[in-house]
Amino acid sequence: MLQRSNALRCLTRASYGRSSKPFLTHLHNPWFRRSYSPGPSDGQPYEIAVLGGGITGLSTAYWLTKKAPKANITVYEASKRVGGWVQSLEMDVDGDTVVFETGPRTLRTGSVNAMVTQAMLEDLDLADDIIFTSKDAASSRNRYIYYPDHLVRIPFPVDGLLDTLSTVLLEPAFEGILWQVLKEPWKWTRPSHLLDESVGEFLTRRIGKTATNNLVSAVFHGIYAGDIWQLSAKSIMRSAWELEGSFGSFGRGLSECLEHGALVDARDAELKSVLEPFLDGSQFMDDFKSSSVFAFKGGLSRLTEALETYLEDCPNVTLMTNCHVDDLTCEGALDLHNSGVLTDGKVRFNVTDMTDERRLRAPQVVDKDLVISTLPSRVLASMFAWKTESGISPYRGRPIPSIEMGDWATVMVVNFYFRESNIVPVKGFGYLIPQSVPFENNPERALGVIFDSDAVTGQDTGSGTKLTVMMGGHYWAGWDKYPSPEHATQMAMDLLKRHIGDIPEPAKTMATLQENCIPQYRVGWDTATKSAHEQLLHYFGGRLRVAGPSWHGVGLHDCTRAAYDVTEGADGWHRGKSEPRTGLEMFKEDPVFLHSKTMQQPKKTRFY
Ligand SMILES: C=Cc1c2[nH]c(c1C)Cc1[nH]c(c(CCC(=O)O)c1C)Cc1[nH]c(c(C)c1CCC(=O)O)Cc1[nH]c(c(C)c1C=C)C2
Repeated sequence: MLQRSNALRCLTRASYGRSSKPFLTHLHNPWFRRSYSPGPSDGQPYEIAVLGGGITGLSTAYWLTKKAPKANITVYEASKRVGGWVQSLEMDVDGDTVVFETGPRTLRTGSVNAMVTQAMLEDLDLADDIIFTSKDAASSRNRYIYYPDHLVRIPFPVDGLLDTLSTVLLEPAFEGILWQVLKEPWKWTRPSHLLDESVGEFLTRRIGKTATNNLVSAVFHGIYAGDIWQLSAKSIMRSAWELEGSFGSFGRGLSECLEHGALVDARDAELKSVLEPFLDGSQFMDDFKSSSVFAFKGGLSRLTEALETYLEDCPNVTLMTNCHVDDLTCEGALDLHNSGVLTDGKVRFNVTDMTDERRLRAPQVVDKDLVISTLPSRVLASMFAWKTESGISPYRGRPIPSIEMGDWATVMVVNFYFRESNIVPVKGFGYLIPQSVPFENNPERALGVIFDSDAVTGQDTGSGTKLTVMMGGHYWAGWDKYPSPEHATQMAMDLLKRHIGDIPEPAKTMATLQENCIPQYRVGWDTATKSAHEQLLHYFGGRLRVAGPSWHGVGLHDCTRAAYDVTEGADGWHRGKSEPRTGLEMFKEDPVFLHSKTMQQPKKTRFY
């Protein structure tokens, strides 16, 4: 096991200055072999810029060191620190250390995207810093919703039939759900002209209003802080959308899947087959298999700090913080579009060093062979400039309108630490609050409460209770002023007292406004992404690629996966030989789904 794990480490380490071993030619896997091939054939240094130093930007630079080891890589980050929304703060409470997370905190195991993160963790030697939460732990089995005025435990698959039935039949939250689920296979299927609809509409058609309003809206608060009546079913619930599309109903689809295997995205299946052989020997594979989520001893920042240290150690990587990037242009790419010839054009932009705000330096003009933007789409859109005969055009954002993509949810995160242990009468992950809860039970417009000290054990030295209240999201859309940290803390305390009961005075609190932190993939989002792909290709000819939550999913694993994907073929030797990329090519066509057992596409059994 140890030998395999060391092999993996050598495998994934860049040959560029980091690894004590030369690149390994005995590797069976074509991907890893490719990553260690020599650099650009013309011998020119290949200059790559990564815009943004959040988790996607750092991971992109990380994967570039593996896949384009001879390139010079510069990461430009506008703020003083890298890490983006990932920020863990160690607080001192009466001599104890308590970790407050202001963004994501636990990561799910089990997906293909999680395997990408797992490969990075292994390579970064983070095994000792990981805290696994077993699938049997209370926080894995107990998830609650608050409806309409009390906590309701969501039935767990291994609960007894009697327990599940009594909850489903007696709780107002589940009223009528059983009947709706039973008749789902006979409900009308969507007509072929319906190209997308909201999650709310889609699921109301299939499983009825109660489940949609009381359960699904709560889950979507926990992921998107969003409104199910606006989020896109086709983009967010891809396999459910496909189940209905192929089989006419979930019920009929599931019975087909029992026989032929669950539906898996063909791209995921391919990546899984690449990563699995290596991760099987990973030192913490067993822990990954037996746990539902994992976290880090010092918080999730441990991961971004490790990435930062790794990148700082790579001689071909430069991390630049406090840097403002603007006026992105590319001329050569237009020739590509018009004549079909890939020219040697570069992407040009201005970089302003903002370190000393009183003495702003003149912007520096930078030319790069490839730029990978991991910035939010709206930020990228504001950076475009266009060249005219008289110089740079003033109309920023206009040349590529579809890049703006839509709106983002703002979340107020309020962390609490109480000296007393077990102040919540139940144990579990926490609770989510559905959209259907009456205003008087949730005037603060909270989205959910996390029982951090149950969800992750062993992170703090104290034995008190740690909770996080999240408020806002779609409820606060369009607000131009938000509650102050003091006001937000008071609102969160009021909410906890109303929902949980007797709550002591907290020993430590912290309120952080995460403005525009979660993109909202609204109905029609897939069409917008397709046109963003086409426009990026048209104006930048493959020299500007994009990755990150604006396009590739809002979870941390989605970000590491996007980083992995966007760095494919980034080593510069495909110049003029392969298809130029944008990072959005996977959205050109609808995804292909395969049955996991047969690896065949489902036979469409529906009829209109
Ligand atoms: C700033 C807060 C965030 C909210 N959602 C996300 C963030 C970063 C993104 C997100 N949250 C979850 C997922 C799905 C699964 C995953 O990739 O981990 C995503 C993409 C689920 C989730 N939601 C909360 C937690 C602690 C988790 C992860 C662990 C788990 O599923 O067991 C809590 C939570 N997140 C948000 C709210 C409003 C909320 C409420 C309690 C918004």
